[in-house]
Amino acid sequence: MASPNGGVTTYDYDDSDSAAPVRAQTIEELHSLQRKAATAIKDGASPLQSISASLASLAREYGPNLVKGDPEAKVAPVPVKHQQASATIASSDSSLKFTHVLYNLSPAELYEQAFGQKKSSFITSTGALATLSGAKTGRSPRDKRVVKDETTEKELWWGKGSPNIEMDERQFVINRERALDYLNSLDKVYVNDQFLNWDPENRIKVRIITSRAYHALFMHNMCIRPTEEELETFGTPDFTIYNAGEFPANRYANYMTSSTSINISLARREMVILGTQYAGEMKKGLFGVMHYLMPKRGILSLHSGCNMGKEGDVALFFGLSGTGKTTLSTDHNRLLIGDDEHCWSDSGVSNIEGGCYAKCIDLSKEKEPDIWNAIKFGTVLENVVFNERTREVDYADKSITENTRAAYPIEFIPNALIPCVGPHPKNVILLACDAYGVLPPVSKLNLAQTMYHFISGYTAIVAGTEDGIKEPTATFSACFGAAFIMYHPTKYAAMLAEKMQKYGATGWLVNTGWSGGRYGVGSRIKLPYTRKIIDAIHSGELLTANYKKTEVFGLEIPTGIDGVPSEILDPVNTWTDKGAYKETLLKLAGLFKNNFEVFASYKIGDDSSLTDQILAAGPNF
Ligand SMILES: Nc1ncnc2c1ncn2[C@@H]1O[C@H](COP(=O)(O)OP(=O)(O)OP(=O)(O)O)[C@@H](O)[C@H]1O
Ligand SMILES: O=C([O-])CC(=O)C(=O)O
Ligand SMILES: [Ca+2]
Ligand SMILES: [Mn+2]
Repeated sequence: MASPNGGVTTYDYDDSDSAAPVRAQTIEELHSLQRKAATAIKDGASPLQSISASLASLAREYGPNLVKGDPEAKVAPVPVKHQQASATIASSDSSLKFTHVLYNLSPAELYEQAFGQKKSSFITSTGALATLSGAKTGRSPRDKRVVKDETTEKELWWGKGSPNIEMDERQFVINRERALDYLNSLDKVYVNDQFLNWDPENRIKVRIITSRAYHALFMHNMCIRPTEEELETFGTPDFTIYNAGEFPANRYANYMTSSTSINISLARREMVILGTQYAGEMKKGLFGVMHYLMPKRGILSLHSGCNMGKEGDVALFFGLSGTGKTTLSTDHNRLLIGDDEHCWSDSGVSNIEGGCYAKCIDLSKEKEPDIWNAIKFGTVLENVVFNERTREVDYADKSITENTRAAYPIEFIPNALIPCVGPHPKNVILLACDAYGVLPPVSKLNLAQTMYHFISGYTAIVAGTEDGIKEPTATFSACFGAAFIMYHPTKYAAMLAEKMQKYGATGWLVNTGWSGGRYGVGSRIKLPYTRKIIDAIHSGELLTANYKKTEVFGLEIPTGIDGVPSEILDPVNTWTDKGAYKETLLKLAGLFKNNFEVFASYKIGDDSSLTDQILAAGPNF
């Protein structure tokens, strides 16, 4: 190498000398170069005053001092200006303290928050956030209470069979105070302002306040995400969730029967969560609120999945937990409108949510490719087990729970329809996972039968895997969602009948459960067969098929479907012990009958002949 400085050879050890040196004098300066300022939410739209009002104790004068951003960022806090308060006098210790508000953070920010917060948050090999929901891995319906006041006493469904367990306004406020004192005692809280319902005329604004970053990411995924402009004009929320799930309820307080408490006040438009970190509590709590608000506007709220064919044919998939709403509405050949919660108004269907919540036990890429591929950066994976080193998830592992879940924004499904709205449904598919193995894989229903099975809301899943074979247990949950409805089931049933009649939808009953014998003897119907059955419903093939009627349940079953072995269409063929089949069939029919007795004295809508037909549409034996 030629030497410019008189015979002394210099060697290039630095292989990056073509690049200019970094323009930083200190490591802090270098770090600050890394992050470019985001467009700040305009000052006038600062939500701090509104959030402080949300977090205000009802016993003290005004809301807590809040400051935006992470405490780690060490920005000097500026107190929120309260109109009522004189700025210099602190009336309580709590008013001297600052709580940092992390407002509508992005998924990346929430990942970092989650890692810092809990030892249980990890990034999986596909980029999802794996986390634990703590001691509760499912909802706690027996701990959900609704304030009974003069209005709700008259309006809501109370008493036997109802999901609404009462509490009074005072105890609600006491629990609210407990949650607020907990949240305000923290250094930081997460606040999300988001929407429910893609129907622009019936959109609801929700605020979620929580102590866990994972909860904020879960709701970011599950609710509709506002644009920056929508956030600037968000204003006052229509409904607020206070999630203090890390902190227990006070068992000595009135009405409290455990340290878990989910409290809803429809008058205050608030929900308070204590003593459970299961995130589904927030999602389904809001669903309950929609079941209250929407029917008042003539809109039917539905525990159903929904998708649409290329020709605009919409199908609803009703069913209890684990029956296949998410699995079957996520269909590569159709547009996904939503997997769990919808509204049916006079202008068509709309998804309530902005995301999906899939069961992922035994998930496989082959059987459910779209859900598999949706588990990537931004997705929350709850209670799954993964390899410590490779961070590959073992979806077959039930060590933590059988109810492992993935929560992802709906646009993670490639053929999601955005905005998530569609025309009136053509097919209404009722899913039941019949672990008794006696319901046919598919039956065509008349309107009365559709209503009978909708009100019954049957499934029989066998959850237990630990101690060998377990008995199937029948669950009847009115409207396939008794845990979420607010009014008497007949109100929703009448609305469904009216809409199905008005818009000419056909009802179907699809058994996604057992075939060839009950649980322990037979096996679950293969998902590819169920998909073929669903395809035949969508295509219209099944409307013109040949049918025969089953004994006892009186169901119309097709004699053949493309791609499905004909012998499985009538369950009796698949049982080797015909005596056991008949016995099991009658047993299930008896359970249906017992369950329906409470509805026998109710009128469904104004059409009394339809009520009579519904009563007669059950099993006959
Ligand atoms: N034949 C079948 N049809 C549908 N699902 C099946 C079938 N066989 C097995 N499965 C499995 O059953 C589960 C159905 O769960 P899915 O998430 O669809 O429930 P869901 O109805 O959406 O319940 P939730 O309301 O709790 O979210 C999935 O794990 C799916 O893989
Ligand atoms: O709410 C949950 O935990 C999951 C769900 O969708 C249901 O149970 O219907
Ligand atoms: Ca689901
Ligand atoms: Mn559900």
